[in-house]
Amino acid sequence: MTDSSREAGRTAEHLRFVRRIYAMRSLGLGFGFFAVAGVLYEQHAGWGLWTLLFANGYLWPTLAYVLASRSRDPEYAEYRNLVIDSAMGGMWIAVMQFNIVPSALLAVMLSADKIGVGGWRFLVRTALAMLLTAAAVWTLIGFPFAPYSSMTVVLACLPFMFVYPMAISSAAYGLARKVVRQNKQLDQLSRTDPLTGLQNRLHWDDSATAAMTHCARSARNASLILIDVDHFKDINDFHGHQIGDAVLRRVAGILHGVVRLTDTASRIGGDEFALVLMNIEDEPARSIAERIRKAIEDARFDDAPALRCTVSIGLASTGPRTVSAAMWMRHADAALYQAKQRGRNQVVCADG
Ligand SMILES: Nc1nc2c(ncn2[C@@H]2O[C@H](COP(=O)(O)OP(=O)(O)OP(=O)(O)O)[C@@H](O)[C@H]2O)c(=O)[nH]1
Repeated sequence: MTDSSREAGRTAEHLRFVRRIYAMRSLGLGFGFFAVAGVLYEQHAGWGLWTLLFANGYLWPTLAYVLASRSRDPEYAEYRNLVIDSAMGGMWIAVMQFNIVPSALLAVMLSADKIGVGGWRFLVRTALAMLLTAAAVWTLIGFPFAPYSSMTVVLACLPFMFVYPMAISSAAYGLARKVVRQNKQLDQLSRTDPLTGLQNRLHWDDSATAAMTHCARSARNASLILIDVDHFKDINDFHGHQIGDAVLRRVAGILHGVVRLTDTASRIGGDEFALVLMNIEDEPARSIAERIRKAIEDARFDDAPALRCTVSIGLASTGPRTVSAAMWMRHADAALYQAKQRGRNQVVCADG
């Protein structure tokens, strides 16, 4: 991945963050408006405060979105906006003269969403902004204190009290699901060879051990087929690496074609592949190996019409002599070595 595509990916991720916060802010401030409005109504507040409240509830979310999404660093700008949210919350708490229900509601909601976005450290920063603004505004308006909440105020708080926590929980649930999905994808990627799409060496041992365990439990046989491309270095040297890669992909495609759901095909080295065939006896396994050998011998390549490639194959079945996956592998490896020694392009079975 180039630096510029990495940068573009990061920016897209940051813009998604900005959009997510925009939705949450619109909802939170939209409903939070009513919680503060209940108190302003009882205070017979002037048009200045009402205008400010309206602007904070319904204009600020869009302004914050535009500022963050147009910024050079949308993520940083959005964190700054979140600090402004808390500062404005502090201002309303002081203006409401610490009316207990809406003030506590505002403080709790503005803290919960900050933890969700930036953790405890970010909460401390935003809580400080809230406290300082509350203190400054309270000083400015002469320290009025009226904590009693009437029924009207409580009722005005209800929509915010119900809707916003639901929205925070639903956003957290969505993120948790995304993390699970991404972990699955990462796990899948870490198991996959990018060139061929087959399982890679890393998880090959797990597959072989699982197959051995299954055979021991079910008293059935499995076959391990090791496939090595003959003179692959010469193919690379003569036709180039791209053709070499095409050969590896073709071998992988042929292996894909023979495996059943319970079998596994892996690329375990540069030009070396392994196939575990489950619940199969020697003869059918040998004929599958022979089919693979023949299919590769018959393969033709548009970009290198003269190219003929062959593979050597070693095959070993599980049986009383095979007590571990490592031993199974050694038997198949010895058979593969024999196939190479006897002139390549052939299948050799390990002695049962
Ligand atoms: N094109 C390509 N070549 C690779 C890749 N991985 C490993 N190789 C090459 O595969 C070659 C393997 O060569 P060797 O191990 O000498 O095997 P060989 O030439 O097939 O010899 P024999 O197995 O004895 O027939 C090396 O030249 C590696 O550079 C890959 O992903 N793509």
